[in-house]
Amino acid sequence: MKIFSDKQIFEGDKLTAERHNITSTELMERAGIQIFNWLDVRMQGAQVPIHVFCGIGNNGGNGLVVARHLINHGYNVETYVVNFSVNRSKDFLVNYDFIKQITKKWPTLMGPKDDFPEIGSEDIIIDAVFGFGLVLPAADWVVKLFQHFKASEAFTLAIDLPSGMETDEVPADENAVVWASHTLSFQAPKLAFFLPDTAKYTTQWEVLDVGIDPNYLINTPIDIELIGKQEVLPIYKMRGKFSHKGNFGHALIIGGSYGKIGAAILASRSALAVGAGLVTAFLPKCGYIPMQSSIPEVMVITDEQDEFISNIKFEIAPTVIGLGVGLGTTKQTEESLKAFLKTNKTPLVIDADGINLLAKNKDLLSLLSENTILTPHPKELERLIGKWKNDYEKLKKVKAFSKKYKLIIVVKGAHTLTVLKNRIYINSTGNPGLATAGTGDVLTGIITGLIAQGYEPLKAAVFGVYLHGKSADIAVQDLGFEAMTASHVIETLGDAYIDLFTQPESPKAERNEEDKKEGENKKNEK
Ligand SMILES: NC(=O)C1=CN([C@@H]2O[C@H](COP(=O)(O)OP(=O)(O)OC[C@H]3O[C@@H](n4cnc5c(N)ncnc54)[C@H](OP(=O)(O)O)[C@@H]3O)[C@@H](O)[C@H]2O)[C@@H](O)CC1
Ligand SMILES: [K+]
Repeated sequence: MKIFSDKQIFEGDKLTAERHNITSTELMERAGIQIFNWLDVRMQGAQVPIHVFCGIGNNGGNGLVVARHLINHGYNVETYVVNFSVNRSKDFLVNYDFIKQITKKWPTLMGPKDDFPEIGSEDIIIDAVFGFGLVLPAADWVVKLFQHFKASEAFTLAIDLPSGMETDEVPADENAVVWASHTLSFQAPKLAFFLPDTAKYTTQWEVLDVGIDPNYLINTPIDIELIGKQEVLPIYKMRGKFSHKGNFGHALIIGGSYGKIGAAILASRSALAVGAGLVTAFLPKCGYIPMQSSIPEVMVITDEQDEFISNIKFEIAPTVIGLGVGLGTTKQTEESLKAFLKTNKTPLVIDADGINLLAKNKDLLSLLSENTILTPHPKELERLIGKWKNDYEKLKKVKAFSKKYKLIIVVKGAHTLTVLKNRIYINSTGNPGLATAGTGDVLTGIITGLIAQGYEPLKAAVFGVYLHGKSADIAVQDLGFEAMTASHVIETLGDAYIDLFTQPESPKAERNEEDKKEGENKKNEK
């Protein structure tokens, strides 16, 4: 799913009005009806008090449309205009007139000196105070109103985005933002919903199609994309009937050190499970028996040293190399990595101590060929690019780093981000069960195994991150977050592939036996 900028949505709205010969007021009406329907389906006419707080811009205009439809359908509505400015937007004013025409209970105008209305914890708040037009700072009394919302503990539905949330900065004061229970975002989700610093301002979010011209949406280029099943399906390479193991490449995993051979085992097993034709592991001697006895399918080449890698040398010609898991950072390993990178021409996926050694020897970065993949966790990333003050600055630095060295950076986190220059791919799969030892080694193996099969590095990174998260989502259903381990994530990789082609179940046409009986009883009572 494309993630559009505010400017693009604004342009799209304007262009839709022109192309379809429709006024902006009519477009606002459509959007408002969508929001009303969303609520109506869930509330079914319930008389829960609904407090609609509207600003004076177009977000406020959206709020007024919703309030009008709620009133027309007999809901228990109080409408307020948070009157923080005299610069009311045209469509706010039109809808302000409309609402006055359908009810005697006109919206209450709220100013800095007014008391806030009482809001019960079982009530509903609709937050239409600010959308993306907010220019900081909001007035103190408006910030206090947001705190009043939060203190009420009422279900808070934000229109487009929680008021006070900016779309390109982390709010300096978390009290100056509405903490929404649910956000109905127009046409596309906002980047802020995926970043740890800002995701907390809405527990859930959903996208509403507000009717922006589909051609505009298809043809407008974007820098950020949310990756779900629809986005990875076209990446998937179907296997031909006459294919053989030689078609699916040879992955080499270089890693492991005394006490950390398990990392190389996990990566090797993942490369196999994701479909690599052949997998070889290059290990220190102490890794030979553990690897051979735990995965018979994997071939092993050993270093001269027992406990760490000292000289990366092999006579095979792998399709791709996954380097760094459990590698350690001894001086000899560091020197062997330097020597190896000077001559290596094979595509690389670099993780863990491989990244740490690059961070220590930044001159090595320019030796990496274009589209080499680095998969850092936050600490490794910090060693590479330095500290950041917030998620937006982090992204800016990652993009600059990727551009400078022409590398693909997989920024691991709750929503893993794959970055290539200005492009960002936000992953939608995965769960907190992945916060456990070895899951990073599994990801390295998966991406390496995909490249072995002929996936281009960027596609392998995006698809690999998706499969890894999906596999964990499947595994967690039987195991729960706590008991799931990295090995389980490998075991369900097959199910993650199968899920690509599984259609969601359609609602059951037949009612269950209980429902049927109840229906019969009611008929008999009549
Ligand atoms: N089809 C539809 O229905 C569509 C509807 N859309 C909806 O429009 C929303 C954007 O609307 P918006 O641009 O009018 O700005 P909004 O966020 O309502 O409020 C800001 C207003 O307050 C003002 N203001 C700002 N900061 C202030 C401050 N600190 N203190 C005082 N005043 C301040 C600012 O005034 P200005 O700076 O212009 O003078 C502006 O008027 C968007 O989020 C979505 O809900 C669009 O998505 C398109 C499709
Ligand atoms: K809002």
